[in-house]
Order: sequence, then structure tokens, then C-alpha cells
Amino acid sequence: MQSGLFITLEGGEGVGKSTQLRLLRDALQSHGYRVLATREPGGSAGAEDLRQLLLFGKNPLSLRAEILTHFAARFDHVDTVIRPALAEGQIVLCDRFTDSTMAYQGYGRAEGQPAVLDLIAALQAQLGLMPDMTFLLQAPREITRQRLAVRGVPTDRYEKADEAFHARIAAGFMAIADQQPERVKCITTANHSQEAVSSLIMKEILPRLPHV
Ligand SMILES: Nc1ncnc2c1ncn2[C@@H]1O[C@H](COP(=O)(O)OP(=O)(O)O)[C@@H](O)[C@H]1O
Ligand SMILES: Cc1cn([C@H]2C[C@H](O)[C@@H](COP(=O)(O)OP(=O)(O)O)O2)c(=O)[nH]c1=O
Repeated sequence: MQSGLFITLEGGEGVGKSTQLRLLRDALQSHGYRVLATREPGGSAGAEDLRQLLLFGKNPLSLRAEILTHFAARFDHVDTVIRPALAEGQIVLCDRFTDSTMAYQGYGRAEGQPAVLDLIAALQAQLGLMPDMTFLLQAPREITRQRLAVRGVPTDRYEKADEAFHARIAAGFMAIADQQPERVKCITTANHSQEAVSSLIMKEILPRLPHV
């Protein structure tokens, strides 16, 4: 039985997800909550092995193989890390989840082909765990490109993809937010200061928190 709260952060690369995850973890811990901060692809020992393959594998995978590998990692992460933490009443903060598979593989690589979106939705249904809240961080691509340039040269498979791919991903995330407005909150000012973004997110989370 789930009794904790499952919160995910989504958006393109460099939009500030990892930064916000840390700030939220610290803020929630200072309110006395037990928090697990994790990420995808990865987050469990087995899933971290699959992350290496997905991001840095020498050979490309076919689209469906790539989707299934993201989900293989996700099932391990959910089964061995996320679900046990939620069962203990922890707040789980996760950097990316199934919305990223929809956006990157479904809308980015498959350009929104219905059969591919259906496959991802079916795998998500099998997983049987949806985030309680998702924050979609959005900032102009020019800003995130500058941030990534400071962070270093593009390294993994996805960061190296062309601009049209990244535009489809951004549109894909917006489509998901339009379809599920109750769950997905858009943070359209992710280019503002880290503190401003964090307090906006905390304002949304606070009413949903259990009493400590
Ligand atoms: N609100 C912000 N304003 C300016 N720089 C930021 C902000 N949030 C994050 N950064 C910087 O941008 C870069 C990418 O942030 P990061 O949190 O790693 O993004 P993501 O996890 O979405 O890829 C990092 O160098 C980080 O310090
Ligand atoms: C979870 C997930 C991630 N990805 C991609 C998005 C990112 O480019 C990459 C994860 O790399 P990561 O370095 O964690 O991303 P970021 O720089 O945004 O913090 O994997 C998918 O394509 N599908 C997925 O299901």
C-alpha cells in the first residue's frame, strides 16, 4: 500500500531538474519529512547498469528495444526502490519518469506515432504507479543551451540529438501537460532564479503534504 507522496520533475536537458530536486529535498527535509531523491534512467543498481547502455552504449537500439530498455530500468527502480520507500511513507522525488519516455521516444524519436504512444501507455499501465504530482520545467531552448554549454560538451546520445528532435520533445511534454492538467503542473518560468523556481514548486507541494 502506498502511503507516501510520489513527485516527478520533467523537462528538457538543462532546464534545472537536478538543481530543483536537491533544493526540494533540502526544503522538505527541513520541514521534517523523510525524502528519497532519485533519478531515471537509473536509481537502482540494476537500472544504473541499463542507464550506461541507454546513454553511452556503443550501438544504437531499435525504437521498441529502446523503449523496453527504459521500462526494464523503470520496473527495477520502481520495484526495488520507489515502491518500498512509498510504502514506508517517504516522499519520493524523481528526476524524470514515464513522461520522459513519452516525450523522447514517443514524440521525439517516433514523431508521435499512435502505435508507439500506445505501447508506452500500456507499459506504464503494467507498472501500476503514477506520480501524484509532476512538475514540467520549461525555459527557452536558448537559455538551456547556454547552461549546457557551461556544463561541458554534449556527451550522451540524447544531448547530441538535433534541434528538431528537441523541439518535438518540448511539444510532446506540452501535449502530456494538456492531457493531464491535474497531475502535471507547468513551471513556465524555469529561467528565473533557482530560489524563485523552488518556492513556486514548494507552494504547490505544501497543501499535498501529510502532517509530520
Ligand atoms: N534557475 C537557474 N538559473 C540559472 N542556472 C541554473 C538554474 N537552474 C539550474 N541552473 C544551472 O544550469 C545547469 C543545468 O541544471 P541542471 O539542474 O543540471 O538541469 P537538468 O537536470 O534539467 O539537466 C547547471 O549548471 C545548473 O547549475
Ligand atoms: C527517463 C528517460 C530519459 N531519457 C533521456 C533524457 C535525457 O537526455 C537522458 C538522461 O540524461 P540525464 O543526464 O539524466 O538528463 P538531464 O541532463 O536532463 O538531467 O535520457 C529518455 O530518452 N527516455 C526516458 O524514458
